[in-house]
Amino acid sequence: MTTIAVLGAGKIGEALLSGLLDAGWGAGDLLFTERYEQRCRELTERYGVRAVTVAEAAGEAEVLVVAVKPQDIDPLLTELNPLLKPGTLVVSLCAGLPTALYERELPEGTPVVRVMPNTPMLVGQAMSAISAGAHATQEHMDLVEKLLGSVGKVLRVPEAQQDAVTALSGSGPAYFFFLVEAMIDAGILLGLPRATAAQLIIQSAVGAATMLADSGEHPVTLREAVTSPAGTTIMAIRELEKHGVRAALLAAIEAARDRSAELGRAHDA
Ligand SMILES: NC(=O)C1=CN([C@@H]2O[C@H](COP(=O)(O)OP(=O)(O)OC[C@H]3O[C@@H](n4cnc5c(N)ncnc54)[C@H](O)[C@@H]3O)[C@@H](O)[C@H]2O)C=CC1
Ligand SMILES: O=C(O)[C@@H]1CCC=N1
Repeated sequence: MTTIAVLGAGKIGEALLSGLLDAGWGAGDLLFTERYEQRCRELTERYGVRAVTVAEAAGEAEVLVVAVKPQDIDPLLTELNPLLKPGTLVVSLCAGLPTALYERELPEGTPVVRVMPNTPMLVGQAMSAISAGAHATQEHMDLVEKLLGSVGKVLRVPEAQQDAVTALSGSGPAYFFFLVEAMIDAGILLGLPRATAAQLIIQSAVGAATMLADSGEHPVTLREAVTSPAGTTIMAIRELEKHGVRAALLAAIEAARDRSAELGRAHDA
């Protein structure tokens, strides 16, 4: 079995470890590094995976998954450079960071795959987009597809699309959580108990998501089926349009794309 080390086991690193364990990967094949002792203990107790130093990770793992904040990448790559064994695959989960950055800061010929996952990885429902760096082969891409495929769906995209992907599916779960939060608040406004409002909205979200995933129908068709002539839904839709919700989403996702590109440019040579 391939040994995988997650470098930086915060929210997304933990989601990957947890998702891989649920998918049947052995705890003995998974390693992680973390800055804080307390976080190391917590994750080892929770998952039975071993906390190691960056040197140990580089020495033992065939795949290093980088999951630190983009702002923390420079010292990590400086530390990693002299430790990396030839042929070790580096997989970046970091928003905005191009494969070219890793190729510049790590030894010549290092294979790098850039991935944009999302947190539903925790429940085996990630959407991950993967792109090959200059030295990543078909075999490297197949390995990363298998790794991420065990915790959700995987799409191969040209690296030039990764900032847009980051804005759509990387951040996407947050937009849905935000909408659900606002809709639960609407239930409170209408006088429902919070628990009742939450149950109504969360199950509606699960049902709507399942229909989107399983029916093969366009979202417009599904929405039209809920929208009766002179009924309740069209009154709500009119308000959503009046308040510019569609335009707000377009602008929001464009801003997220721009931020992803900016995070990458911060590391230009
Ligand atoms: N949270 C999300 O939904 C997603 C995050 N990402 C990307 O994943 C990366 C991590 O994001 P989060 O997990 O949200 O952040 P986080 O702050 O929860 O996790 C980062 C972890 O890295 C650790 N760390 C930093 N430098 C380190 C070092 N040199 N050695 C060992 N550990 C180190 C920190 O202590 C922290 O626990 C980011 O680059 C982000 O763009 C990608 C997709 C989705
Ligand atoms: O907000 C962020 O920067 C990260 C990247 C995608 C989702 N969360």
